[in-house]
Amino acid sequence: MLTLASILATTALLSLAMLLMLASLLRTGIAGIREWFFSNICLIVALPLFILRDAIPDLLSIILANALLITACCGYYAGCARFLGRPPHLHRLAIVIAILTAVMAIWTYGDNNFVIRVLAITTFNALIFTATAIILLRHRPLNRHPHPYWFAASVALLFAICQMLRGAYFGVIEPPDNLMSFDTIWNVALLSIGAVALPTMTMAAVMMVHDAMLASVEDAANHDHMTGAVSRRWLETIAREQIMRAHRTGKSLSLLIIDLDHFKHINDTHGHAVGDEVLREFARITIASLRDGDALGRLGGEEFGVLLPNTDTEVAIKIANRLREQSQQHVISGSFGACNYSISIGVATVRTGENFDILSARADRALYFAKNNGRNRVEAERDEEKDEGRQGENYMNAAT
Ligand SMILES: Nc1nc2c(ncn2[C@@H]2O[C@H](COP(=O)(O)OP(=O)(O)OP(=O)(O)O)[C@@H](O)[C@H]2O)c(=O)[nH]1
Repeated sequence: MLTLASILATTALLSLAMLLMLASLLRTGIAGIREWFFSNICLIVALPLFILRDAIPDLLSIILANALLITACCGYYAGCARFLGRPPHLHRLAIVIAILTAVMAIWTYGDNNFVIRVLAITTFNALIFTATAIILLRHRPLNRHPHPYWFAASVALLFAICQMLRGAYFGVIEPPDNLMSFDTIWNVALLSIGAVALPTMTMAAVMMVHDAMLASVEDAANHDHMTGAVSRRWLETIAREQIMRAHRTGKSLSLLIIDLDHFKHINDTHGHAVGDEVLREFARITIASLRDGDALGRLGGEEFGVLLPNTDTEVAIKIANRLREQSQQHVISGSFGACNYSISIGVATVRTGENFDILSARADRALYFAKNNGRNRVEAERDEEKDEGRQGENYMNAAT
């Protein structure tokens, strides 16, 4: 027969397994794991104390066991808050733990009232798990898979409801003499759900951590770590999606290919580290001046690409000239002295049925002309002129 003690013992083993899983994730340094780890330790220590209710003093089996249970729930909340970049309110939680522990002591040693103790614990659990569900739903990262967050929030809400029902149940029945042998169907059911709540929520936490790790790996793969621009591979992926959308909707899409002028000279004069700084600074001011939805990618070395959705050639040329002027006026200074630079830009706007390779080849050709025509300028290929023999004339000087 399923006794209450065996339910709690199984939960303790389950929590131990979860603790080991969290231990393996501690070195990732992801915020929240330490708090979840601590929460599981508290639960693992609390459960045997509940089981040994008749064999050990009340101080351990009631006061300490409940204090640890409350701390475990607070620890789980604090872990979620930290994971989501929210304040964990540790001081307030510590005050709540102290007050509830005092309530346990008063209604054990003063007036030994089991119902008040149960009501205090179940009310607190219902509140902290509702707060956990709310923080998970309100602050989950919107650019990531929602499933782990919904799962954790649903379990938290289910647990909160069970705690309310448990409180109501003990409020209406005749209080039992011994809780551990009180194996009515309601008590067993509510206690079982309550018991598996924290291990299940820890499982959801592990799912959230895996999601965060995946997001950080994807982020590293999709960005150039030196400049913060997106990687060439990711820019191409975005470009292919945007080209398909442009073909579908009939909206325009322009591509700028930007190359820093005489960059070798900057490296040779000031050193490679200053060259790196120039690339970083160029990327920083360029990203800052683009709209949401535009993308700057590093194509390699000192060459960058900018994708401009919903932008025709005329506007793209204006944007390119704005970027060119801003770079020309940009002075980078440091212990090496001061250094300035200029950029050349090739502009191309997607044509009907055209793919990314052709679009970028056209922007590249325009860049080639910008370089050949003196650098620090913008060149764009005119749509209607594609005659190979007149290629040199096919570019309009857009350096205005
Ligand atoms: N500091 C630094 N230099 C780089 C990086 N990637 C490429 N380079 C250097 O950029 C220089 C590019 O030189 P070139 O291809 O001759 O081009 P350029 O000197 O800019 O001349 P134009 O493009 O014709 O104006 C090379 O010396 C590369 O070593 C980088 O990440 N950091």
